[in-house]
Amino acid sequence: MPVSLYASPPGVLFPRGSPQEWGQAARQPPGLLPAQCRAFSNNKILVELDTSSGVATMKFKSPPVNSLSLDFLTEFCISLEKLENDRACRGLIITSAVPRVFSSGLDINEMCGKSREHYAEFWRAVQEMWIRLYSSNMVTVAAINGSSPAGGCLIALTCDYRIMVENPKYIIGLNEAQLGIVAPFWFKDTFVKAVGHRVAERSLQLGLLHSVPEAHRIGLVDEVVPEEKLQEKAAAVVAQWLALPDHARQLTKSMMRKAVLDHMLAHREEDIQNFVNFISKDSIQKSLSMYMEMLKKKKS
Ligand SMILES: CC/C=C\C/C=C\C/C=C\CCC/C=C/C(=O)SCCNC(=O)CCNC(=O)[C@H](O)C(C)(C)COP(=O)(O)OP(=O)(O)OC[C@H]1O[C@@H](n2cnc3c(N)ncnc32)[C@H](O)[C@@H]1OP(=O)(O)O
Repeated sequence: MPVSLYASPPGVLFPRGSPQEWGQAARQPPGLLPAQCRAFSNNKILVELDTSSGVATMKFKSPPVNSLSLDFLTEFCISLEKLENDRACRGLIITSAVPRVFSSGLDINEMCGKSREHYAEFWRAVQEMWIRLYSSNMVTVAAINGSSPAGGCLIALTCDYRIMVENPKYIIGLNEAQLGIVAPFWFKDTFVKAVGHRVAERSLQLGLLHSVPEAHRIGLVDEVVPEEKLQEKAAAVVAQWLALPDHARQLTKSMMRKAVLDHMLAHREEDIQNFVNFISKDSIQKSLSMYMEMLKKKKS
């Protein structure tokens, strides 16, 4: 019986829609899904669960860059809840169906020119995503098949294990400072837990985006593989972690993560107010607009 200290986190986000029900393989046209597979999808995310292994693969499919909009975060949380409540699911691989990008992080449009109420709703959804993933009873592996700045990096950091594709064009890191914004304390805590205080301090202050070999060297990613080996490697890692008794692994995970999680939960409302006050400032709005301009200019 799985044990969770955080199975129902307080202040759960109430979804504004729900994904399709699980698609039973038997109802699929022949050849589409193997018999032991179930699937569901929404506009942003596709989930396939292999019931024989107990491992689900979640693919982000929100082009062009899988940015974390309010709608995306809502669908993400609903999908996570569905998997968490499914006894057949014990492991989760998170990856991208969009070429070259895992996730570009929080959708900057959600943080520009909106009302204070919108900022509060958006930030609660960001918190909710992190709480669900960080406290998950499932074994979670990020199969990072593209660039993963800021909030994208946070998703990966929140998993139990990170495998990244070797590609000289891919980057990963918490680059918030480069945008003139600040990674909040729970982004920082999650990062520090992975790479240690000194590396995190330098990387966060400079808003560094690391190449794949560098990310591996500092411990931001656990393993680097060629693209064609990614899924096989992720499946092998999940199988290795699932070989242990669930209760022992889950309680150990809870114990290792409890302090960071408790800190965040204790300061959740204050963190929302901080975000709203910070992001509403004219100077911050200007920084974000300039950054968006820069992104668009880079293309032309
Ligand atoms: C004491 C503390 C006090 C206060 C703290 C309180 C609170 C904290 C406050 C704030 C915390 C906020 C935390 C924020 C976290 C974030 O995640 S911010 C987002 C950061 N993300 C980025 O910087 C990534 C930007 N994007 C890229 O670098 C690239 O797009 C890419 C490398 C991901 C992919 O490159 P390409 O494939 O070349 O794609 P393009 O660059 O051409 O992009 C295509 C298209 O997508 C748009 N876009 C890209 N990223 C985003 C995004 N994150 N949000 C919205 N839109 C994005 C880009 O503009 C292009 O659009 P078009 O030109 O096609 O319209």
